[in-house]
Amino acid sequence: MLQFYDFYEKYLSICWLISILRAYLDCHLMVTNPLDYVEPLAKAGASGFTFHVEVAKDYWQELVHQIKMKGMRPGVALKPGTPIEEVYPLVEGDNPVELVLVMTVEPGFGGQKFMPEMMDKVRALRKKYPSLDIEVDGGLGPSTIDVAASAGANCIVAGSSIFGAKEPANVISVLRKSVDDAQHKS
Ligand SMILES: O=C(CO)[C@H](O)[C@H](O)COP(=O)(O)O
Repeated sequence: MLQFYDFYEKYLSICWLISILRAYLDCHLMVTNPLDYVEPLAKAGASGFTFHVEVAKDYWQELVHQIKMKGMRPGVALKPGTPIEEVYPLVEGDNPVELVLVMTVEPGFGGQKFMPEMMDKVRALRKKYPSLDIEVDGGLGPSTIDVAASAGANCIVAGSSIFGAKEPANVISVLRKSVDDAQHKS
């Protein structure tokens, strides 16, 4: 019982924090059964729900529908080995996703090396969908941001480069400026 109250108290604190901060909570689920997480993520206050195309090929329409019904923004992610063409139907369908996340490392853990060859996917997406939100995740920091931003990525996931920095705010500014500059040029 004590454990339940402990958990419930933490859950309430997180909900309270989210409502005060009004932060955009971008949730990327590297799971095989994303349908099971729509309800819990919505209850926890997620703003965006990104699932993997590799696991949802047969039921992505239903998944996107449920995500939207719960008031979240649907996004689709793809692993480095997955061809970019696999996400096109999800962007072009009747009930499309609103973001594509191009993984620039194998999903699993932080601190991996950025894969520049994934930028071909980003360029192809940006050319085809000029106003789509294109996210990149893995190995992003001051030394890799320019190549990602100039390829067309406008949403950046960065872990090690920010949390490992002496001045995290400065790193965030560098990343943001690179994306802003690239967006203004295009
Ligand atoms: O979770 C990840 C991979 O599954 C991400 O790549 C990670 O969160 C970002 O970390 P880093 O900036 O250290 O690459």
